[in-house]
Amino acid sequence: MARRKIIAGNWKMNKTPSETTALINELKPLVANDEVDVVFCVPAIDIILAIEAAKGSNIQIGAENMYYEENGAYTGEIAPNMLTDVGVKYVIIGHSERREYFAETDETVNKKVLKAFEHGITPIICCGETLTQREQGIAIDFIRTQIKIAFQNVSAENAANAVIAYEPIWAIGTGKTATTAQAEEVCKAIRECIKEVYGSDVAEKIRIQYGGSVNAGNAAELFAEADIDGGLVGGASLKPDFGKIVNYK
Ligand SMILES: O=C[C@H](O)COP(=O)(O)O
Repeated sequence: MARRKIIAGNWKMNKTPSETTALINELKPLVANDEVDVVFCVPAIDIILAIEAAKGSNIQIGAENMYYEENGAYTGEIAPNMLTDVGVKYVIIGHSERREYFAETDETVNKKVLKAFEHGITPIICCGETLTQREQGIAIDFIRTQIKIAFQNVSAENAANAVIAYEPIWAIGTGKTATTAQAEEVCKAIRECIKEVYGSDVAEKIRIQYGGSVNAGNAAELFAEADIDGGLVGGASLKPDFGKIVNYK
């Protein structure tokens, strides 16, 4: 079954609101491609301007994080209905930088995933191993645990619509991309894990991205793999190169 590719940019903590409008206007014509889903996940303060700037284009706007409560005394957090209210369709959950610097755990990732689905937001659920875990040969076991906890109590119907981003931590922002074979091996194992939990129908539908130093030079080879349904792109999503990644064929 052919799955539609999803290519998302993760701006991380880059670009002010005024830079946002300029960057989207610059990238808009370059990322025009109706054959793939194109998502820009931007800092919370940039979201409203990004949605405005992306109007009339194929770009969909996502958030980089979201809290798992509806509202209340959670200083500094963003509630799901704040995102849906302005038209956000996707949210990155459990990026390794949030796990490392902001104490996110598999359990909070699961709560956020459930909450995102409750509000009709598609979660882009991140997983991935450290270099030590890879060297010790436990990468796939570790990722299977991340996935199983992230999907606890998620219905099959919702799971089929989720996006998983496999991002080996050692490949993020390092210029050191996983080889195509390494990326495919893990993405295939993730699909197998989803199949064990939900069956083949969901496993065939769910989209699995690769992330970690994706650039205009390696995107085509990575995205040609059977189990890689696109990418979650950091650094290169802030440059015209993102247009080449989206139009990788
Ligand atoms: O979310 C994106 C990833 O962390 C990859 O970042 P990168 O493309 O700068 O390596």
